[in-house]
Amino acid sequence: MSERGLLIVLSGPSGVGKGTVRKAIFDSEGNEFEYSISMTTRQMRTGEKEGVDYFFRSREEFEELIQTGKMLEYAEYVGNYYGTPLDYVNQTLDSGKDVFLEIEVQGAMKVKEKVPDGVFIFLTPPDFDELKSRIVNRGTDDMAVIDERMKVAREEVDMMRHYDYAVVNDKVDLAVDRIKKIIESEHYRVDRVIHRYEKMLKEF
Ligand SMILES: Nc1nc2c(ncn2[C@@H]2O[C@H](COP(=O)(O)OP(=O)(O)O)[C@@H](O)[C@H]2O)c(=O)[nH]1
Ligand SMILES: Nc1ncnc2c1ncn2[C@@H]1O[C@H](COP(=O)(O)OP(=O)(O)O)[C@@H](O)[C@H]1O
Repeated sequence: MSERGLLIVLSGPSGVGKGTVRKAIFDSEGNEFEYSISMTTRQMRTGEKEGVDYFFRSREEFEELIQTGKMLEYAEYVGNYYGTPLDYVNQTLDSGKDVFLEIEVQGAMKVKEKVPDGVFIFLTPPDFDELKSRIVNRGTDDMAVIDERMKVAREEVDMMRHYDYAVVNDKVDLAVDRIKKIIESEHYRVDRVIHRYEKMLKEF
């Protein structure tokens, strides 16, 4: 039987660079993990594609999936639902591959309850001024939404204590390297590999 894959969760405040860092990770060489595409009820932005950036759905469709237990987690964030479809995650982990989620902190905490042996990585901004200027520069939100996102961000940074790792996103390529090193070393943790040796140890 092949070993179950690792569930890797990248989270952190909106605007810290989760999407940017995740894309850079998947564009870089030597990744052995699969990205789980999220589902959302928010509007598609210019340049985004259905089934690539997100699965874009109506509120009714999303709520139906919640009620039928088809989401690993979901969160309502600045007026829209965002969630992780369960089947893809389970099937991919069962096939022995690692799955990478990029989600906000409420959802990450729900995943932690359900999958406590996941790898929880918190992406931090160098400071709050830099976080605000990243959200403003991105130019996708009006000022009211930006203020709302900053308020949420303060509470979100406080959630860092519940994670296994904190990675500062000062430079994208540095953050990418740090995250890839974390994922690699997680595979060598004794609690993850011990079962392979248990039989051998018993027979020795
Ligand atoms: N809980 C949860 N959050 C998600 C999921 N997909 C994306 N998000 C998060 O939802 C927040 C808003 O996403 P989005 O509107 O795309 O904005 P952006 O990531 O700031 O560009 C971000 O913090 C995303 O990381 C998901 O499947 N579940
Ligand atoms: N290390 C970085 N240095 C400077 N700007 C960054 C960095 N990482 C991301 N950004 C910029 O910050 C903005 C928010 O990034 P994004 O990936 O959308 O964040 P999130 O997915 O966490 O909401 C984008 O304009 C992005 O280009």
